[in-house]
Amino acid sequence: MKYTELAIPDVVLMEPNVFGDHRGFFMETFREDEFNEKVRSVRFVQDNHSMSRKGILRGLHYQIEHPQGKLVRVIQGQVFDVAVDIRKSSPYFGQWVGEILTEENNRMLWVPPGFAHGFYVLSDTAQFIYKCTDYYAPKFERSILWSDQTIGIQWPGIEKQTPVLSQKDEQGVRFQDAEVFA
Ligand SMILES: Cc1cn([C@H]2C[C@H](O)[C@@H](COP(=O)(O)OP(=O)(O)O[C@H]3O[C@@H](C)C(=O)[C@@H](O)[C@H]3O)O2)c(=O)[nH]c1=O
Repeated sequence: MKYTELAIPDVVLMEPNVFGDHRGFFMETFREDEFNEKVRSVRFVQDNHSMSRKGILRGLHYQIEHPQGKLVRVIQGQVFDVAVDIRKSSPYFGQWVGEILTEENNRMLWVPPGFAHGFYVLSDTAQFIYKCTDYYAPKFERSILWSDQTIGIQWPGIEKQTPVLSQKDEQGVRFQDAEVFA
């Protein structure tokens, strides 16, 4: 596994070694020992799987209490995945990083606790799976508007098409009004 810090160094791009043979392929997708050494010590307690159609945008989500670190990847299709640093004490507060994750590039993104997270589906459908360091806590769930001007995420492909959102995400708040981490 190759671990690369992104422009916000706490966000880590992970690229597995893929062993292909006549049967197909094999890859390790998570190792606690390596992750602890190269990224940080974590305990994942929940795994999630979602499927979304083209043009769907999920995000930007976080839990203001019980914040979740997320190790995300795409097992079918293609998405643009984004992490926004919403830790007030961080030199990267309000900044974002984004990566295209696909079933072909096998890339994974480590989105630490303290970040808002979202993704936009570029393929006909996309199946997205992720491990979380804390449990789902709907009471503390918050959503920041994907299109917030202050954050200024450049979502590829979105100029041509307005994204489809959940009702909750349509009511996402602006960054300046969002509850953030200390
Ligand atoms: C996230 C989640 C949802 N649900 C339920 C609640 C609801 O009825 C249904 C769909 O929930 P949502 O609309 O919140 O799903 P979704 O918009 O996919 O939410 C997810 O978005 C991405 C971007 C993230 O980063 C995740 O942490 C999570 O917030 O699934 C759970 O039971 N457990 C969970 O952990």
